[in-house]
Amino acid sequence: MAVCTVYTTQLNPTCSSISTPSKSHLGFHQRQVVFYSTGKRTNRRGGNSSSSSISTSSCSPYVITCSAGDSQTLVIGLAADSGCGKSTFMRRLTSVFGGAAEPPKGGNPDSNTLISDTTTVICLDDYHSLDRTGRKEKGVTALDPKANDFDLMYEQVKALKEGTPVEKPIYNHVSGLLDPPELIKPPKILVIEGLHPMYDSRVRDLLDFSIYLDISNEVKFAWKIQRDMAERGHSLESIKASIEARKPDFDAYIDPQKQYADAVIEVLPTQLIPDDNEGKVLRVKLIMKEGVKYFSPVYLFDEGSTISWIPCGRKLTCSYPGIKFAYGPDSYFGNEVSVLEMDGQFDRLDELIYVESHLSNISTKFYGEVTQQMLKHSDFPGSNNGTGLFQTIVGLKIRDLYEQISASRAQTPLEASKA
Ligand SMILES: Nc1ncnc2c1ncn2[C@@H]1O[C@H](COP(=O)(O)OP(=O)(O)OP(=O)(O)O)[C@@H](O)[C@H]1O
Ligand SMILES: O=C(CO)[C@H](O)[C@H](O)COP(=O)(O)O
Repeated sequence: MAVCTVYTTQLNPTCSSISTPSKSHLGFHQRQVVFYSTGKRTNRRGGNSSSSSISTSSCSPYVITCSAGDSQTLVIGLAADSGCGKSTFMRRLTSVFGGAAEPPKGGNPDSNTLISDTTTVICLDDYHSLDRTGRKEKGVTALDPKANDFDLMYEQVKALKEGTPVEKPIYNHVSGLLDPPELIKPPKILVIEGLHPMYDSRVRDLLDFSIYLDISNEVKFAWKIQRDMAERGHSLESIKASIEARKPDFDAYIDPQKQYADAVIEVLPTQLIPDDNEGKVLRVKLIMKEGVKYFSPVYLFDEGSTISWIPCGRKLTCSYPGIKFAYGPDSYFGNEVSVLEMDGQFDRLDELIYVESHLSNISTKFYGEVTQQMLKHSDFPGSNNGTGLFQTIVGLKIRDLYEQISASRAQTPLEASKA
């Protein structure tokens, strides 16, 4: 995208405000302009240029530099099957940035989009090219790439990343129809969540960071039963049938995306209870790729060592079956990774601070921030186990990534101007 940066060491007293180039000059396209003036910086949408360097004649000494290919919108991909905790994760992530996430104001009440001050979360179901009837007629599931418009997904995610608003379609989960589109403006952080954020290589290449929620079949089944039977009145048989019907396409198109993820949260049955089939106590792994720019994997006690830790005792209350942590290096789809694992569940969330104090690289802004976030959302599913803990930590890592990238973008043109 064209980011236009105006530099000055001193605000020119003859200018009542910073003068911007005319819209026609810059080819008005809702692009971002970053202004630097006497230490203040403001972001504005409203100008764009393909030129590399222009001086404003009316208000020297401002120098405007527009760099194509630079970007202000950070794009995060979150992949998982339906009912695997994406919405819960999104609520934890937006909470880290502060402010509530809400559907677009005055828009379609069935919109899948969530907007907060910093973040816009769009659901990739909106790129279904076939509605419910269309899929039925063609005999394809929503997981099949044939039921999704990847060209449009790519064009729109690219446009948003480059600072251009888009008219995104809406897939209505209530009616099963494609509704009229909604306007999405470029946010600071765009999260694309759904079945296929890493499926199409063009979309994948737009991602600054990617996450895959890998819920094992046993756990997925337990969660589906809990939600669809208890909350939606589905029968056990129909839940089983729906999982079975989706499985071949899940294995073919969704699951392989985990090889591309920068972080994977893998949810497995516990190993603390022999032959457990209840799926209530969970063993959760946070698999973090090494060598990802602006992302330093979390570690327990000592970076790079292999650690096994049972924190139960004086400082952490644990009832049966207890809690076990593990950490160490590993390989995942041929990539070097660090893996942090937690098996079991917390009895008292306030005591999580004890565990937090033994974790490093968690990108907190103050001591106890992970515990504070977990306590704040103790009613969210997974708050007493590794799913909530690792989702919260990944949320903090994304904030850190955003801040590092923003800082590096703000610094680069300044350094260039000094050279
Ligand atoms: N960490 C968790 N621990 C236990 N249950 C969970 C957890 N995360 C999600 N669930 C269960 O799964 C259900 C779906 O969660 P959520 O709405 O976050 O998933 P989703 O991927 O956004 O679903 P969908 O795509 O169907 O909207 C929850 O209602 C809850 O029953
Ligand atoms: O896998 C899904 C992603 O959420 C949905 O099943 C898919 O979007 C189809 O929707 P519907 O259930 O409305 O037919």
